[in-house]
Amino acid sequence: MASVSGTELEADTGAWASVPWTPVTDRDDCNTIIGWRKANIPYLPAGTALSLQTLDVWIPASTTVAAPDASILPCPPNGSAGKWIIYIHGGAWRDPAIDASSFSAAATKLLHFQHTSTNTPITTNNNRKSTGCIAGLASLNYRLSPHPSHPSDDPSRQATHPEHISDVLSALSFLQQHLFHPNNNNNNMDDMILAGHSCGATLAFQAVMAPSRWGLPSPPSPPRLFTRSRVRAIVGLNGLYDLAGVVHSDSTSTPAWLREAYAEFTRGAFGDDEDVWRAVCPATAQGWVPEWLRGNQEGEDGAAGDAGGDDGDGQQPEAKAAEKVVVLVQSRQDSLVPYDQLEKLRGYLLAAAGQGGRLRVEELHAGGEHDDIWREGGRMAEILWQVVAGL
Ligand SMILES: N[C@@H](CC(=O)c1ccccc1NC=O)C(=O)O
Repeated sequence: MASVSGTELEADTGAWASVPWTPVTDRDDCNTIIGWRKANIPYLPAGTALSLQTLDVWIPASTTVAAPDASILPCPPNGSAGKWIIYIHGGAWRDPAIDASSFSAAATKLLHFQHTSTNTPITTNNNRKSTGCIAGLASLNYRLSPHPSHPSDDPSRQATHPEHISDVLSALSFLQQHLFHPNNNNNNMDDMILAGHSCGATLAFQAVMAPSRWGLPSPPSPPRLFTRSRVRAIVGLNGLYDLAGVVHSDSTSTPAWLREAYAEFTRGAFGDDEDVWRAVCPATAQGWVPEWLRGNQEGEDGAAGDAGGDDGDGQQPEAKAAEKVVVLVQSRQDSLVPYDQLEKLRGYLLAAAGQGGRLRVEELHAGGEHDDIWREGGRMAEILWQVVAGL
């Protein structure tokens, strides 16, 4: 297990080794092991993680059918530098019924694609041959806000902003520090794709903004050494991007119960100050895109050793960094999130990209109700596979 100088930065590596790898089998062929999974791994230092401060990890199966030792770290397929896909679930910052396991259907499908392509090269949309491009998959839990319909004493369900994004950043730090270890042959600098559903999409975009926006302490506690320039792409699925917009949505087109739900979960997560709502949302927060494109600034959020240093000095990052990609997906049959959320963020990003940024914005199609995309998983997996293969 990788160790980080400064013992207080140590995550619970004992917990990692104590969780066994369990086999993931193909949906259509339960005799074929296509990957391995560890569930509920704490991403904070030993003994400090609450029940929702955990993540799940999946890795593609190699040719052996024996379970990997629990202490082993993910290794990219065929020794190549694969990408990581990291999923952030939705549920309006509060729904206790939606957690990291909601990525399971899509994860299984992605492992199936990986398994198949390892034997049969696929041609990507830019005409490259690609075999095996997923190094690993992760799905994050994070503390939730209280839900009036599901009262609970659980300390991990009493959160308010910025605790949700703080947990997401801690989880991403854990992945970068402990699973993307350089000796693990996976230290390429733009190896992460963040995908989020609904409020998880909001969190995915917040993750590439400077954490000083959230007033998180510096040096942070718990430690956050997340190098956000390593996020190559963000995929937003049925995402919330302008909370003030939905809370004040038109009463002729939006039913009263839904407007009440928007107001209730927004106030529950972010309080009553509408300026805060605007400051936390990717379609309304001012000037955040350069924070992603430029990457961490020296000294910011403990980023002095911005691993590899391609952009940690803030001096000449544009020359070296690969183009960033945003893929926006919004079902027109979604009865909870209106299509104009996507349109607002698309407009915002295109305006920002026009200012000399290296940002590509794409819109992909998906149908069905709000939660169908993760429940069914197939379309989400296709979209993510296409994004990874096209990078
Ligand atoms: N099931 C949720 C509702 C929910 O998830 C939601 C409702 C409207 C618009 C977006 C939603 N979720 C976003 O993460 C709840 O219990 O509050």
